[in-house]
Amino acid sequence: MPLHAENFQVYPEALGPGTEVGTWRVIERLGVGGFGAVYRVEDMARPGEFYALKLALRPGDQRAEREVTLLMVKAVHPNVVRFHACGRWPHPRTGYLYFVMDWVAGRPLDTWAEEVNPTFRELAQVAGKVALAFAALHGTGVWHRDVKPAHILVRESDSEPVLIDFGIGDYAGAATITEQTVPPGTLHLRSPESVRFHRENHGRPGARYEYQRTDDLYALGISLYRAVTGHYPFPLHLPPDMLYLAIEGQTPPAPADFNPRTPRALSDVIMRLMAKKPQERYPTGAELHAALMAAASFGQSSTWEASLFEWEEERGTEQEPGAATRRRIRRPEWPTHSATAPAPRLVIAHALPLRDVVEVGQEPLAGEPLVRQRLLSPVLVVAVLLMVSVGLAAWGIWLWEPGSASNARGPEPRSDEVSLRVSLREVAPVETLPEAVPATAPLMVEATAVAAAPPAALTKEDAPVMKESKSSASALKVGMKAMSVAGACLNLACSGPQVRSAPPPEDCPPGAMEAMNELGIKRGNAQVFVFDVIKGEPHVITVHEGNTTVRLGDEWKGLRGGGLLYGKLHLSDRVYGRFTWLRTQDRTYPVCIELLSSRRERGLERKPGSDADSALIWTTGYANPVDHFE
Ligand SMILES: Nc1ncnc2c1ncn2[C@@H]1O[C@H](COP(=O)(O)OP(=O)(O)OP(=O)(O)O)[C@@H](O)[C@H]1O
Repeated sequence: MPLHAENFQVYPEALGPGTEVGTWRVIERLGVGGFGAVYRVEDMARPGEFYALKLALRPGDQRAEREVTLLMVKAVHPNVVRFHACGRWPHPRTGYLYFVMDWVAGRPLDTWAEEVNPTFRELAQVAGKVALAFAALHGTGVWHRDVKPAHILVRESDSEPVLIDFGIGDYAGAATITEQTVPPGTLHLRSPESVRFHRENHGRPGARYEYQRTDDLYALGISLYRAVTGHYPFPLHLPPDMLYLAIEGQTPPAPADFNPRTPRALSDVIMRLMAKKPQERYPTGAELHAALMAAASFGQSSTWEASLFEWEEERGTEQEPGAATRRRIRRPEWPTHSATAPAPRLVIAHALPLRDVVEVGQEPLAGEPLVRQRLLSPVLVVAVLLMVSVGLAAWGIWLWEPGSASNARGPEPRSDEVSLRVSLREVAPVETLPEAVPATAPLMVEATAVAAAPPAALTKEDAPVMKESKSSASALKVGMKAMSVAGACLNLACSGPQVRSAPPPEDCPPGAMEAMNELGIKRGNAQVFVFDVIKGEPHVITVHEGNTTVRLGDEWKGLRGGGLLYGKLHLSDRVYGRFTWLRTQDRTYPVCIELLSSRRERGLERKPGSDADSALIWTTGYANPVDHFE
């Protein structure tokens, strides 16, 4: 018998299987987060189709409304969980806000790393896609603000990473929800600069940390560190003060010094992401993606083909004699002092009385994380207690607002709930603002002037869902405030399908002709490329609109050792590609290269199975140098 909300007290975090929320039937609870409970649900109109439904823990929760706005409008991207519908429950006007999204059958990044034990190439692929997703989101002024392994699900079916939980996400021009000095978030993934800002500004009226794209990228670095070493760089169980001291002052061992299977180039990328100063990190997701792809494609293949960890056998216990032997990864031991280069030192410039104490050298215990060993030295504990006594109140308010779910009483139950569906098959993905692509700073061509504007057909203006001009952003903001969120769902659902066309003519980026001449890349002299820069062999892959990378051979004179092309794909009747950067082993050049099919026609043919958001294509084609994009 179906369960109706009228029959019982509503506890949004504890809906039983069979509960009907709008037109969705609860199958199981997936988990409860800071602001909402997530359930796997079945679409009652289409039995057998499963989705994830997030139900706010409090009625009128602004964070839930913000998450709906982000997922429905702002953060639409192939590697961000796809939004389907929203409504209120049990009462359609006054109930708890819920929204329905794709149910991602997969594993969080850290669990994937340990259970699947992928190769370093596969990890680089996943990380590269997340980096590109950030390039797109940050380009339109969207920040996730709670990047962690649990929020990067790796889909079982195709190993695509999917970003979830934008519950504390934000976008440019959005109204302020909390008055905290720094936004809420997960403690051990906070960037050093946000920790410093809090320390220096807590209690100062109006002081608010301005979240940057480098904060999201730093947290991605910590997540990747966890994936390749099996450990977080800073121990999670430390009290916040101690954790923050470590984040600000401690450099953890490099992943390659820790898990020796890690390719040095990947280890270096992760360490750069975790640099203490934001200006020493990759400034954009696109540059991070470029660095990952270059590391993986120019690196020695045997190292990159290795799985992250060694496997070890786990025997069945005596109680279960017939139990099958299971495999599990051998987690690398945290390096001992002697195993690493000079032990990292805590430099705590802000806490002068602590500095000398903290730097007292103590041999770490074998197998214990350096951070933990050093921080837990008795002298330091005393010092930190001093800090705690001074700063406890300050740090305390960093924690998540406690979910008051158990106190939240549902409004009087009603069964006339409605939900409003939005078909996002018709909604274009977010597009990146022109972002300079790749390369390590000293080797890079002057990027600012060369940053190719995205093809006109791909600009934000053409896609209503992506508009980011000040006026549209504020109009949306005002609109969202004026309407109920359910109303907003309806309003946006009516924006209708968008017709896409082939990209219009476009100039080459400045300097492209000179650079191509220097490299011996002649117009009309096309060479073969592969889409899957990491795997290489031709096969069919799924691509999406937006940034992409392809790998070239070394047919062009200046490309000894091959090269990587960076550009954008445009999906319409065919898959059109325009590439504006070329990275060789040691430099990055502006170029003007379009994509031809193996029959030398513009654009690649879409294979059956493609849909509005994605296209199946063969991974090979021709890279054709041109003097303008037709
Ligand atoms: N779209 C989805 N598909 C599959 N599982 C999901 C989806 N969204 C969330 N989950 C799962 O639901 C659970 C709760 O997710 P949610 O993001 O709300 O909270 P959390 O990450 O556990 O906590 P917090 O909000 O404190 O970060 C997690 O186990 C998460 O993996």
